[in-house]
Amino acid sequence: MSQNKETLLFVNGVSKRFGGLQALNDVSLTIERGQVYGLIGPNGAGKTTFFNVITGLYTPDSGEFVLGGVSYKPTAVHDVAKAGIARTFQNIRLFSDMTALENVMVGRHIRSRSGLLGAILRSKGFQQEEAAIAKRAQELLDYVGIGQFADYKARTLSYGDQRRLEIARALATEPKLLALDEPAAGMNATEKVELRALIERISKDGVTVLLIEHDVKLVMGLCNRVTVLDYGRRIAEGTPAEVQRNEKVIEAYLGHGGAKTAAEATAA
Ligand SMILES: Nc1ncnc2c1ncn2[C@@H]1O[C@H](COP(=O)(O)OP(=O)(O)OP(=O)(O)O)[C@@H](O)[C@H]1O
Repeated sequence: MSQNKETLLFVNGVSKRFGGLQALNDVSLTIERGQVYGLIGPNGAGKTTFFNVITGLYTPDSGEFVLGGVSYKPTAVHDVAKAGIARTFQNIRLFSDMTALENVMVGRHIRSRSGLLGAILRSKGFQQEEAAIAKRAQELLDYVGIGQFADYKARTLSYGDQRRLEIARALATEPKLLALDEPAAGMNATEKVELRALIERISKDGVTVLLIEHDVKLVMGLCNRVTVLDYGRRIAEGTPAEVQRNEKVIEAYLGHGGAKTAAEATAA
């Protein structure tokens, strides 16, 4: 594993154990700026654990982490977000009784200046900043295609739109890296086509994307490079076409899911 000036995320030798289970075993990965990078593997391979570690939700047992050339310690979610990584969750985590707009505004607050005291005192600076945050939040809702639902409570939105809202909230933190945990899960075919277009747009607009995804068509179509995990270890890395015909990858999926072809295997 190496880094150069184009490297956005450099993660070296990450391990994480839960009791007797080695969920991540010496996993390394390098993501270049501008890439859409895929993280795939059978169920239980360690993908979400890897996300949780790099975003500060789980403390790793070991590992080196560098974002944009600056070392960071992923020990607190807030600090990681400030460093420039934002994420969405496999099981959508929105404030369900808040409006779509308010949900995005929450994401934006990590970049606000007035802070808690300003909010309590409702100072002039705070009010001006709130108006700017609301404006930006509306722009982000428009950007992900749900601007018309700004005043709807999050829980009343369709599943696909809730996923878009999570992406808008993540983008509100102005991330360098957007980490999406199974964004297409539960989406129908039309929603998946729209999601793909949205991710392509986000990438084109300068945000690097890391993606956990089971939908092989989406991974093959979207990702520049892919890492494959199995039982917490990295078993392959390369272009989607390379990993799809990698024997270890096919074996890993056969062992878990009984897939018969490489395409089926990586779709498992
Ligand atoms: N908080 C935890 N405590 C104990 N074990 C955990 C915890 N989180 C994950 N694990 C275990 O670590 C292993 C890796 O899980 P993880 O969720 O990272 O896999 P995954 O590749 O994301 O799987 P899936 O595709 O099913 O979401 C699994 O065996 C899981 O049961």
